[in-house]
Amino acid sequence: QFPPITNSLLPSDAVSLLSFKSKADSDNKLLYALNERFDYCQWQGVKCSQGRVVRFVLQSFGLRGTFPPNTLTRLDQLRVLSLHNNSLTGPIPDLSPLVNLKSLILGHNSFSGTCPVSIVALHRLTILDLSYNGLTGLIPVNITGLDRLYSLKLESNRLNGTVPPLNQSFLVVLNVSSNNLTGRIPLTPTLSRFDTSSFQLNPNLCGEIINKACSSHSPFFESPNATSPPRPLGQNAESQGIVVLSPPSPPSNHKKTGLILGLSIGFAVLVSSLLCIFLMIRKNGSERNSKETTTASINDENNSPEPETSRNVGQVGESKFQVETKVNKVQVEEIASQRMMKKSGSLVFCAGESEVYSLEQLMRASAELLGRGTVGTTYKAVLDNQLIVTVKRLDANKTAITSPEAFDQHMDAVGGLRHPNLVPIRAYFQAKGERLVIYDYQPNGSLFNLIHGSRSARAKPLHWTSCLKIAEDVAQGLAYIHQASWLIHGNVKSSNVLLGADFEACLTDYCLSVLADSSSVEDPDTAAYKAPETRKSSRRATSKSDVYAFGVLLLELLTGKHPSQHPYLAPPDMLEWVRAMREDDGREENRLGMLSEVASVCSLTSPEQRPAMWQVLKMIQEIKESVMAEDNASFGYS
Ligand SMILES: Nc1ncnc2c1ncn2[C@@H]1O[C@H](COP(=O)(O)OP(=O)(O)OP(=O)(O)O)[C@@H](O)[C@H]1O
Repeated sequence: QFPPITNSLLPSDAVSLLSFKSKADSDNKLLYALNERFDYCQWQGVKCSQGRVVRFVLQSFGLRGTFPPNTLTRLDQLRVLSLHNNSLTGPIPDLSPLVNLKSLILGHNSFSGTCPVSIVALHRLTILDLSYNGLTGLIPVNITGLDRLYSLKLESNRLNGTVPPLNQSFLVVLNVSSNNLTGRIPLTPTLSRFDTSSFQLNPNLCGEIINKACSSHSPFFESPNATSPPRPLGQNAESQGIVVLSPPSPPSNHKKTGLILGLSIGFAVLVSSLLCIFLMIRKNGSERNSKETTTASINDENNSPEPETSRNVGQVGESKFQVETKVNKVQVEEIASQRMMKKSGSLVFCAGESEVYSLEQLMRASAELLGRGTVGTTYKAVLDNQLIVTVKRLDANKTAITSPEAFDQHMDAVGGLRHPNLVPIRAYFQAKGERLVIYDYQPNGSLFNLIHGSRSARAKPLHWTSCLKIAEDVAQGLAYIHQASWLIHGNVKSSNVLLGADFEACLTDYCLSVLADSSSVEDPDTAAYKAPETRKSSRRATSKSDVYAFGVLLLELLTGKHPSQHPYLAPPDMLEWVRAMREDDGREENRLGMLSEVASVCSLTSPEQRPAMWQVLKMIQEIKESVMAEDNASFGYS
């Protein structure tokens, strides 16, 4: 007989279960009482082994409430967690401490928020069921690393983005139907085993697996007009972060200026937009009730069995044009213009963010020039409510190739990206050639500053562990962007890696270069990051050119040398050079070798030979794991 339990002696698993119940069981369906020390092992749904909870299965218990953080996740011996078919609401908490979990079944509830990224840390997972909830956001790309996964059920949520390239050999149950997934389903051997039923009711999915041709997503990806003469170089080379430049005109020494895009421009823009909106409303008023027919015809078009003849985007665009009837085209344009009427001239907040400031407040903000980049000028703006934001004012000439509709559509998609290693885009604005993108301000500067800034020319490169951490952060951010198969960063470089509040590395300026005429964005500071195949101005960047730029960035990190100073080296000589630039002790040799190898494969001349970003991420994480294992072992023996 165990003595009666007092609160302070409660076993920790009992505390976890009781704190879960306190929030998840508003109707008191679970009769949990603790009179004796191990009573909790007899509670409904609980199964223990050696006094620790290993199974917690509460299926169809009518639970109403939330799944509070730091409750069940303390049950670190848990193998099976099922809360299937209850009425739990709110977000799914961070599950990463449940490292022993094999089955996670949270389907048929009303969970909301994004699909939890923490699931990718659950390496032993074989069954994952999050189906029939209200989950939003992307399917975490690293889910591809769960190599024991046997069953993956994500159907009937509101997930968007693309289907990750799942290729786990054990995967035999897969259902992602009834979501908002988009793009081509990757043709991996594993995914090819599944048929349409695994993917149905995602109107924007396409690809061989579901027998539906993919059409081009937007005009951005059409080849730029190769015959147009290159534009004169604008303000470019001085833009490497540490130099604070003064605005172009009028010349001024004042650090703080009223935003160049000040009230007067803003006001003029607003008035002209309102006028434009008024005219468009009059023009379209009589045609408004054709909207339903239009949506139907767009869907019909998506379902048309048009064969995809080539992966060349320009050609895909053409064949799409051929199959579209004239009527459809007019209708598509009409929808776009109706959307534009609503958005033009107003600040559009992204990803459902609440409107914490107005356009007028932004225009009134005091601003400091941070620098001029390849596609625009960047300001730090302090709003009257003391909120600090970064405003990127895009160069109207350089982005003139992108129509207002295309800009709007693109920013809607890019502004929705949320990842700890991306600087979030909070809002955007366009009217009459004026285009602004508003980001969070990052007070800790850029990676460029960290590597080259205040350090003297003879300063040592960053410590090996910092290099690894930054490389992993950047790779995470890039792999996330590439998850949406049509998105690429397009401008990976050290001044576009900013340091967040915890000094985590965050990519910025992502997916903007595609808006600009590539012949107008030549910049000597950027040239060294450019993959060989994109150096001709007519060639668009691709995910593989991002991988190349990542390789260059990794070398910059390891050597402390700006890419313009990198010699051309064959892979075997690369390590020699990296080693020569550093003064590590012998212990670092092996680690350095592994990271240099990643840099080498990323910067291979042939894009086909470069790995995909998720593979690069995996390599870096494997290096990290092996280093940790090595360090643990040496601690054990010393
Ligand atoms: N959100 C931000 N918070 C703090 N600093 C930023 C932010 N965004 C950009 N910067 C800094 O502002 C400076 C100018 O940025 P900008 O993007 O205009 O130029 P760039 O990065 O040199 O070139 P590019 O346009 O090719 O990216 C850079 O030093 C950059 O590190």
